[in-house]
Amino acid sequence: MRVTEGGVELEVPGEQTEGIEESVFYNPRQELNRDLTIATLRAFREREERAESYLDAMTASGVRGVRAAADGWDVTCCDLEEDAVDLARENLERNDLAAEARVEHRNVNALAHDEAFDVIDLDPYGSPMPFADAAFARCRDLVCVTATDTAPLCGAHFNSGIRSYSAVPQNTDYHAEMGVRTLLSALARSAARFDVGVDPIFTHATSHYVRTYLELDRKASAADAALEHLGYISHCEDCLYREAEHGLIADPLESCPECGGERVLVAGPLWLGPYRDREFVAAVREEIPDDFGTAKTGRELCNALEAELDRPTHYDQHKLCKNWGLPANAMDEFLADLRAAGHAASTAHYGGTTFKTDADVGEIREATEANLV
Ligand SMILES: C[S@@+](CC[C@H](N)C(=O)[O-])C[C@H]1O[C@@H](n2cnc3c(N)ncnc32)[C@H](O)[C@@H]1O
Ligand SMILES: [Zn+2]
Repeated sequence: MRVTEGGVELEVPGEQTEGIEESVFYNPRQELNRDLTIATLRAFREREERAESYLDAMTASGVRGVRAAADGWDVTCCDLEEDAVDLARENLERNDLAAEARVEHRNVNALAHDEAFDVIDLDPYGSPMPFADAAFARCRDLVCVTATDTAPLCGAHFNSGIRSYSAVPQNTDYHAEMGVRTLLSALARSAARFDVGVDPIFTHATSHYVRTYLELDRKASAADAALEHLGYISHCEDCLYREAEHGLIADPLESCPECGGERVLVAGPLWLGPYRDREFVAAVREEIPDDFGTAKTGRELCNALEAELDRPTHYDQHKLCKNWGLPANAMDEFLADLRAAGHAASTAHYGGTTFKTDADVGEIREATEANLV
């Protein structure tokens, strides 16, 4: 099947039909992820002019590498599978980019230990953690990571989450955010082993995957500073109260200070710090051209990320209202009530009913319930 994406033309496997295994992976639903990758690479190069080399670590059809090469990056595509390597080469040739990129038929863990790149893009099946050490070992500037194993990340597949991420994720009403913070915690700890500090400059959780871009600072002091963003969240399953505490030694709540209940879940170590740099998000939005297939959604996502408060968890308005036995009202009105009561409040990028505030669950109810009729 022939597709055009971001101005390049690619031969990719067709829609997967049941019973017929396509040998090379291509997911048209990840176009937003790839469009934002290109916009992020552009914004990053504006900021860090020396960044030139890009490793498309799991290239499959070559789509990311072809798009990055068309944008002037010095590209290396890598894949373990011979069919993928052949297709990536064909797709580079189809776009007259064979001279701008090389294709390696290798295990990327070996390649990334052998050679240093400015930017490494990990886009594996499921957890990226088996590739994190190799990426942080020598990468100079930016590590881009996709994780599609959202059930382990958010605590829905509890033991798998613990095994993959060396943390305890819990299944809460802010499950996608739990996934983001579990992933960032594990990546920050992996980087710290190489005396590398990570700064997540752009992160989003979108339809069953988490994507993050980590700017690197190759210094022990930067690794120490990154680890200071780690900590624990205690969460009351009864009233949805939650509390975050920084530090690597857990000091969990034994009962809920709001309702006195004892069904308190403790998650961590999680990344509790910001997961995007507002100025950088604005720069990424500026780099999304009108002819990207997902331009509108990408820009809306940047707007939401820019406006979002830096709080460790978001609330779901419908879940809260259901808990209180009250009907939900319009989000704008709900947030206006919170602000009128003196609290900071914003929407969150996780969905139309999600929001962030510095008010706790009792204060949220007090500020909004008069208009929940
Ligand atoms: C999800 S696909 C990548 C999709 C692609 N980046 C895109 O945007 O369409 C994962 C790819 O990783 C490759 N892969 C898995 N383990 C690998 C390894 N250790 N080294 C290199 N490639 C690997 C697989 O062969 C597969 O093609
Ligand atoms: Zn409670």
